Amino acid sequence: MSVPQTIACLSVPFRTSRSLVACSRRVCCSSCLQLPARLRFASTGIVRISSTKPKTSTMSVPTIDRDYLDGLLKRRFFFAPAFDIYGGVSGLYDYGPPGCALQANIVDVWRKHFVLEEDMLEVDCTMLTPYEVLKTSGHVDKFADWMCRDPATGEIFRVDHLVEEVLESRLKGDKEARGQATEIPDGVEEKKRKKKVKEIKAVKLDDAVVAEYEEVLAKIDGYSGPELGELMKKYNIVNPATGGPLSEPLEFNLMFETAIGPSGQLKGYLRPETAQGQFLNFSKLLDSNNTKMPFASASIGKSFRNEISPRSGLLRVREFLMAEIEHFVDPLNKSHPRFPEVSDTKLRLLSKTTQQAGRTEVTEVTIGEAVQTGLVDNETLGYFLARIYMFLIKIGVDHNRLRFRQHMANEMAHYAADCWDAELHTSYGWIECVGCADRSAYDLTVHSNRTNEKLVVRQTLAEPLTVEAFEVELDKKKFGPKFKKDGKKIEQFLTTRTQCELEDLAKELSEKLKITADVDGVAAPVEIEKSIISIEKKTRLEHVREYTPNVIEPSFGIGRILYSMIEHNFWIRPESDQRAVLSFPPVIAPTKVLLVPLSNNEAFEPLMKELSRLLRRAGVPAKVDDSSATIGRRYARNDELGTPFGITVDFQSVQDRTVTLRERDSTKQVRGTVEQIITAVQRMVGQDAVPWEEGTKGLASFEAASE
Ligand SMILES: Nc1ncnc2c1ncn2[C@@H]1O[C@H](COP(=O)(O)OP(=O)(O)OP(=O)(O)O)[C@@H](O)[C@H]1O
Repeated sequence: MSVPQTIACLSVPFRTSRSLVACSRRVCCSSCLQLPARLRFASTGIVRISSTKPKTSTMSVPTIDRDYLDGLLKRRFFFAPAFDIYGGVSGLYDYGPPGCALQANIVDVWRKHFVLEEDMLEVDCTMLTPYEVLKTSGHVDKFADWMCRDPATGEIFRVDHLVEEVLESRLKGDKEARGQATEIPDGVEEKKRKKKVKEIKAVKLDDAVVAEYEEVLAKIDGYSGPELGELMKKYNIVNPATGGPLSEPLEFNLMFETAIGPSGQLKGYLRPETAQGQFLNFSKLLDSNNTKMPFASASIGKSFRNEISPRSGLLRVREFLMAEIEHFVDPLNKSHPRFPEVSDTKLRLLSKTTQQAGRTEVTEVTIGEAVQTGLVDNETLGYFLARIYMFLIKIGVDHNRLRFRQHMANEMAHYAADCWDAELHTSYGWIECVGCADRSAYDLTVHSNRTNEKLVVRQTLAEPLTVEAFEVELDKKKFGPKFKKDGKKIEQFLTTRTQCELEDLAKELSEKLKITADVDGVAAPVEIEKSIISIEKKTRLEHVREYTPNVIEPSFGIGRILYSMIEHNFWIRPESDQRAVLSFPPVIAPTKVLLVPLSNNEAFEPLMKELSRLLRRAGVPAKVDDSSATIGRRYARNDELGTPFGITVDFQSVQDRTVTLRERDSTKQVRGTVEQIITAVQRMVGQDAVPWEEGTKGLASFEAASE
């Protein structure tokens, strides 16, 4: 028996007219969902506006001596500018041994947390990507930022960053001036007072202007190029160094272009994200998953973006490691089977409504509540926000310096249903470290339309479905001879119309006895008479439902996460003379154990060798420091590298095979047999280690165990 059903629309109702640009209605009809071959998203592609610059916030955070930290990271070779001895190239960095180990450990945790625990399908796709792929995805036309040039000096600025910097510095000046105005002591000589008042007046802003600037800053991620141009004019934004005028904003595509092969004919790019490889392999992945839905693929690899002004160390670079997940889900059912496991997770959320009101305060709510109230669009998206949170906390991110910021409507790609960035607070301000977007069916649809390869799921229906839809029929005998070489393009145009567009065309056909349309690649408007074409609503019985999955995409920038996490774990021992500590959780620390003999007395050698061997066998990365420096000095050096444990071999060790174990953060020491200590260390450093959030919890549990 056939069961008539209504199927909800793929495009999110009442979002904006941009959600389906080609469609004349604000809400598209059910058939768009059901008949993917007829889906048509206008390929205006990617909307890419955001920044790593500080955003105004009332949060109080520890101030970091960034020069000191930068010096440390360079001195201990976590990372350093690439091609240094040639003067370097901005936005390119090399990682040294501790940086490499840290990155590898973060990636390991990521792989276990997502790929293994979620049973995802990992792929490794090429970085060189042909032009056609990125043209279709929208990157060739739209993966761009806005820049402006100083014609006098040739300097180039990224416009949103410039506007942000200038307004922030004016606000800072205003704040200082207001402070100083109340501070001029009574006894100050009149002339000096007048001078001071004049200086203060020069930078002090009206209350209304302050409010306006704050609103602009809260919305800075959402302005288009022309809007940024307007802001530059309105607020008289010039080259901050010279005061010289700047050009109008120009779009600059961020992809590195190249030619593949010796002929130079095949144009290509270095990929700007790993996602496209995953979309193109969708059908193979679906097969690998025994055609079961939903499922996720994952990929870890380098991406390349020719940033206009790379800066802030690892935060904005031109080559970086990304870890991306594409979770393919039925558009009619975005629930997630494991959502109940995470629904109590509390997240700090900054909603689009708050930002649109020019404010930046966060609300802490459970993800269950956020999904239920519709603040987060659907369960799958909510599930991933919670899992992203758990991952970041596991690798040492500070809960209070992590927020999820929702994209404002004008900031999102037109096809995206909802989008949240996990932002980490650093000395550079709030930094987007993970983007998590519901990209709807955009990518699979455009690639499918371009290649005529179906990137769909076929679901056998328990009950057949009665479907009413407009269908186009052509009288091929007349159509072919009339349109000759343009026939294929016109046919493709007709088969890629949405149901709403077909409805309009059907009306036009019945009223005017012909339809007229502009078809891509055909010079003049195309006219097709009623004798050649019919467009009618037909009813059919479907036994198989065919749909294009929607995609939820969490996208991680490993370098940004790594650097932000370093800041969150950097501190100076108060009692020491500038002794820095990096309190990495053991699971990601580059080296887990420092082995130190009390001195370089030969008597310690056999036990040192044995300890090294036992730790190696236990899979615990360890390093020996048998230099002549004092033990305190050796530990201090390793605190800077974030080594969580130290094992000391002394004269008692030689006699009774007991050693001391020192914990980095508390500097507490306990003594135990070699076997006890190795077992305890092993338990505290692995992926399944005792959670580290409580600082010395691992050590405390060791103490308890060894009593
Ligand atoms: N130039 C870059 N340097 C380092 N990491 C980057 C860079 N661009 C993007 N990323 C990382 O890749 C992730 C996903 O990329 P996405 O395209 O969402 O970033 P984006 O919105 O373009 O970032 P932004 O607006 O800050 O340039 C980001 O969350 C970030 O961690």
